Amino acid sequence: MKITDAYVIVTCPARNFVTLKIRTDEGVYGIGDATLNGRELAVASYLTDHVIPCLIGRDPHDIEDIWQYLYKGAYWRRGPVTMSAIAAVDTALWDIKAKVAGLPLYQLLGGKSRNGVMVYAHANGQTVGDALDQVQHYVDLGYKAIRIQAGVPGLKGVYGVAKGINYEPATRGLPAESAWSTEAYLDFAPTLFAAARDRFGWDLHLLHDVHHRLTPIEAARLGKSLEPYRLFWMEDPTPAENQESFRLIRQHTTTPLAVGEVFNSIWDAKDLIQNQLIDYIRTTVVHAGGISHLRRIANLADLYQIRTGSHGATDLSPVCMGAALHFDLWVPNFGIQERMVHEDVTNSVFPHAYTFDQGYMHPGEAPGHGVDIDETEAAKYPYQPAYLPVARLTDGTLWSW
Ligand SMILES: O=C(O)C(=O)C[C@H](O)[C@H](O)CO
Ligand SMILES: [Mg+2]
Repeated sequence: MKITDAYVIVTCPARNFVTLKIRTDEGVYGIGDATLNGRELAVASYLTDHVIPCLIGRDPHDIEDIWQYLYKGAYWRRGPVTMSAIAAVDTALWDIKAKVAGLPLYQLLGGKSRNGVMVYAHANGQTVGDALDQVQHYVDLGYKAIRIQAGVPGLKGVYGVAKGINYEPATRGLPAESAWSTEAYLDFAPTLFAAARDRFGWDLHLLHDVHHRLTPIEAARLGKSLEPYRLFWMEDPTPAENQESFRLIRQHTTTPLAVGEVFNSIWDAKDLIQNQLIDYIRTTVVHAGGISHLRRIANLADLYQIRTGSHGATDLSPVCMGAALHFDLWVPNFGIQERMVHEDVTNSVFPHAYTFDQGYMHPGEAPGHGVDIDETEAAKYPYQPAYLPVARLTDGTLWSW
């Protein structure tokens, strides 16, 4: 079997997505997500100009060799652009292999380890009351786990709080600016979760994303102050370039820690995992080198009883979600999967086999990863430049968004 051609499809049904399609001489094709929010065209070019020429004529079954060729062969290793491009190739090749076998992808990974994949929803609101009303909405839909974000009194445009119904951080035009005050946030956050436990009791997993904004000692304080509300996790409490900094947080709190949505390789997570400084690893199929590399990260994490909790915001396309659900159904040390529901127009471009029922998702039984792209529909939605916001402290200092 040979790869005959491959191309990149950039489309904007509600938001931008980059998809790689690989075709073979036997008529079977595979697709992979290559979306990197706010930097989409860099990955599209990396694939079109540098990767695709190296794929033509290769046997698509040689997934591992092609992965190593693209990783070691570039000489320039790692980084979100490189690893998203490799991920797209890897996902498309697993799709092809599973289609040829006539099996859903999870069967090739080793079969199912559970009946369904627990997912968490996003509840948010400008006020505590609005946020908790959204929690109720997701409880009514059957979700067992819900992330809560709310506006901080006195701050405009806080991360995770939607202007409309669904939260979408990327905006058209140049990056939007939001304000941040750690002092206001640290005083406010525990009151949000006290109110949530008060209203919903204890039979619900609650999650929260700090989105890289605290110093380690501030994160330690937040973790301690959230302990009474028994969070499933506190996510990205501090930027994780310095993996060692999590030791300080860990020394002070038993609130479980989740990190890794911006990581792109096992090396970003190695110290955090081996020193047991986190509880959940959030690396994804699309940004961390595809299924082949995610499997390595999960296997390392398993040695230390660290579980997976993959990123699943709307900027990860349905193709990533489909692949992730196959991975989640198999991976022995599964924890949870994030789910932000895509718009109907997005789903019309990406028909898929995955389903949701009472808080659990299933990848479906279609051969491959079960997600396709309708290229005629995709062509109706041309690329729209958009950026993620930046954050500044109230005195104007640029901060981590
Ligand atoms: O879903 C999350 O946990 C996020 O932090 C979402 C990110 O801000 C988003 O995916 C960035 O593109
Ligand atoms: Mg996050």
